[in-house]
Amino acid sequence: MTNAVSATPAGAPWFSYRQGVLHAGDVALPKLAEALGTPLYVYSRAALRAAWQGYQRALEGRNALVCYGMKANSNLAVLKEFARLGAGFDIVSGGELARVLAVGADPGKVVFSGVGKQAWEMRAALEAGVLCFNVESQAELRRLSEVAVELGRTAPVSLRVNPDVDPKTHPYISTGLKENKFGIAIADAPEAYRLARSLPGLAVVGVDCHIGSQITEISPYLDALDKVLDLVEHLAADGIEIRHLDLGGGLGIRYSDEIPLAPADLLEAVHERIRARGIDPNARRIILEPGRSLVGNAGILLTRVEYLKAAEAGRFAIVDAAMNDLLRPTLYEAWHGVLPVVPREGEAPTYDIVGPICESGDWLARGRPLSLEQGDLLAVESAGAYAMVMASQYNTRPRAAEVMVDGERWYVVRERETVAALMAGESVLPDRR
Ligand SMILES: Cc1ncc(COP(=O)(O)O)c(C=O)c1O
Ligand SMILES: N[C@@H](CCCC[NH3+])C(=O)O
Repeated sequence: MTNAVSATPAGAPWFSYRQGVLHAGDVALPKLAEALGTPLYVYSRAALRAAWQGYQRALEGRNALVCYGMKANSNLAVLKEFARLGAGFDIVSGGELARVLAVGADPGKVVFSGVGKQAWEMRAALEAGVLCFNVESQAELRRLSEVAVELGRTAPVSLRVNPDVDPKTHPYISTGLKENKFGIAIADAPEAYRLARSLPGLAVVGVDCHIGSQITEISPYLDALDKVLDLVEHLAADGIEIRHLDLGGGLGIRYSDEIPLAPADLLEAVHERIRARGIDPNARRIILEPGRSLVGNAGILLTRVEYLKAAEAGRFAIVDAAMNDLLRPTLYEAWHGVLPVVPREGEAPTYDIVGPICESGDWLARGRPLSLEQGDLLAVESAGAYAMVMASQYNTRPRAAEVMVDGERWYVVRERETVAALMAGESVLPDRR
């Protein structure tokens, strides 16, 4: 096989070949590797802004809010960029709340999701004044009410309902099937809403629904929406008014040959479906919580080949990034493109790209035709979402640095971790006498 580098990078045009060298914006990736070392996460500011504009266009003329699902990438520089652009945020922990507050984002545009909120997290979010708590159980409703009463506040709530819809994505990233831990079964929702109405610390404001991630078809959203709209009618008959619909289920991105849906097409289809019931689609605000589609193809993971090794079963390229840096292949058998930063001519045998960690599951890509030599740089694509945020320090490997490119400039947005920092909180017992 010969080296097939003609493929357009998943992050094009923000990542592109110029004179045979892969660039992020106007910066040649070898320059970044030399200055900052590898493994290195490289993000493109222009790509973040372009992805945001896709949503911005979809919002025009509609009563809608985009709350960035910041679990996908919570680097402060990424959050600040979206905050500047006017985004709201979808948070799932007190830690994520601290991050959005640290970048000066408007807490009035923050929705708090998650199945296991603790009392301290509820307190912090109430004090900050978040837009809504997406509550996932009756027990959580009771706890939230108590915490709110203690603080002398009222918590705005939506119930996250589980519509039991197949999002047609990887089973590990489905969230709206009845066997998933998320949400309240839609059949049980009216009772939970009646409980919410009766509790002194709560004010019902919306309905929330989330069906999964990396979705490439509109029909699962519409199936879920139908169930949500039936519920809204049922609640209205019960005297419970719903002011917003939080319609989750993250749009997919292109990892290999997927064809992503445009945010405008999704919102148009949603509006159409609401209109078909004779309801003004702008009467209730629609909230979206995209994560991956805002950041996934705005980043790559830059890594260097440490060794090439031919074994009986095949060839390995052992690189300096590993499953601790990018877990998705190990966890989901996820496919990420791998591009040579400076492609070579000639034979391109098939390699498994693996890391140095002591696990057979430590691989980043399998069976890739590449023409490689020791010391070459590779770019693992689509590494802007669920990548650095899922990194660990397994094998006492300090986590990678992150850099954001803006045109011809670049900014380190997270220093490389040090081994000393990894040991900093640890201590040993006194000698035994
Ligand atoms: C409640 C909730 N909101 C938002 C997201 C972000 O989803 P995605 O990255 O698929 O856009 C997720 C993840 O699936 C989620 O569970
Ligand atoms: N972490 C997952 C997605 C989970 C989305 C959050 N509910 C991924 O890498 O695809």
